[in-house]
Amino acid sequence: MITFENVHVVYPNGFKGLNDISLTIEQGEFVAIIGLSGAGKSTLIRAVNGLVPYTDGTLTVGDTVVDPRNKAKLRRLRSRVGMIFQQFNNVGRISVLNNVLIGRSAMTPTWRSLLGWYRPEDREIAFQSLERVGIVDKAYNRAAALSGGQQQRVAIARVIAQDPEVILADEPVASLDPPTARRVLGDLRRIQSELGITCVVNMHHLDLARDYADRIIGMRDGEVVFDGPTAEATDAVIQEVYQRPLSQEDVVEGAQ
Ligand SMILES: Nc1ncnc2c1ncn2[C@@H]1O[C@H](COP(=O)(O)OP(=O)(O)OP(=O)(O)O)[C@@H](O)[C@H]1O
Repeated sequence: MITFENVHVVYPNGFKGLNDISLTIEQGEFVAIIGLSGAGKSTLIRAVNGLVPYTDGTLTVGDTVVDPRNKAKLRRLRSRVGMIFQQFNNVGRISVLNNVLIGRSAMTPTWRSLLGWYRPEDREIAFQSLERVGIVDKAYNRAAALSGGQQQRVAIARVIAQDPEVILADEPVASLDPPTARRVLGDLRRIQSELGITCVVNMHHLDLARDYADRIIGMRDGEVVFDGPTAEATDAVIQEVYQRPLSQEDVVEGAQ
């Protein structure tokens, strides 16, 4: 469970990134965060794992209060909270398997990680993670040699190898073509549901949010202006969030 209680983020230049956010995300929920560019979606997601330090209020993940100033506590928190980025963040020159094994590094003594001497059980977990995303046959390929969709699957496999309670995904399919975006998001949805992982995903495209999320949170100017089940996020509600009519750019093309 993730809880925001009156959370504020003020950036060092004085800009208010989040303004008094209070909400609870239950274990196992798949939540899409929507809003126009600059609404505060990334700030909200990144506050959860301390990538953006919140400046007031209380943010908790499970029983742990996120404390951006306590580096050791933050490291432990990040081992429970996986993150997926738009640009995949794989190490291109090493194998897919070794990229996924990086997800085991929090549970591995540093000397073993540095030498690449992962335990057989960690390798087994990495292979199982690659099986879940359907690319176990690519285990020994260089990550950079894969397609965009496959690279994002490597990132998903790395995160699930971490055995996280929470996955945060910042525009995870924004770099992919529409059919691939749907397949990758479908994989993420299936896996989080099978494993009961809480998933919070920033989305640019409204149709993807509606098709894959249980719940939609709409943001504007650092505030939550809609929060409800996906079925309640009607066009009228979203137009109110965006403060403009919906347009073609709000949906991913080539829906299948
Ligand atoms: N380090 C920073 N310093 C000052 N302002 C920042 C910083 N990072 C983000 N902001 C501002 O905070 C606001 C929210 O940014 P954020 O990246 O969370 O928005 P977003 O909804 O994710 O937008 P996008 O869809 O474009 O990524 C924006 O106005 C942005 O310019």
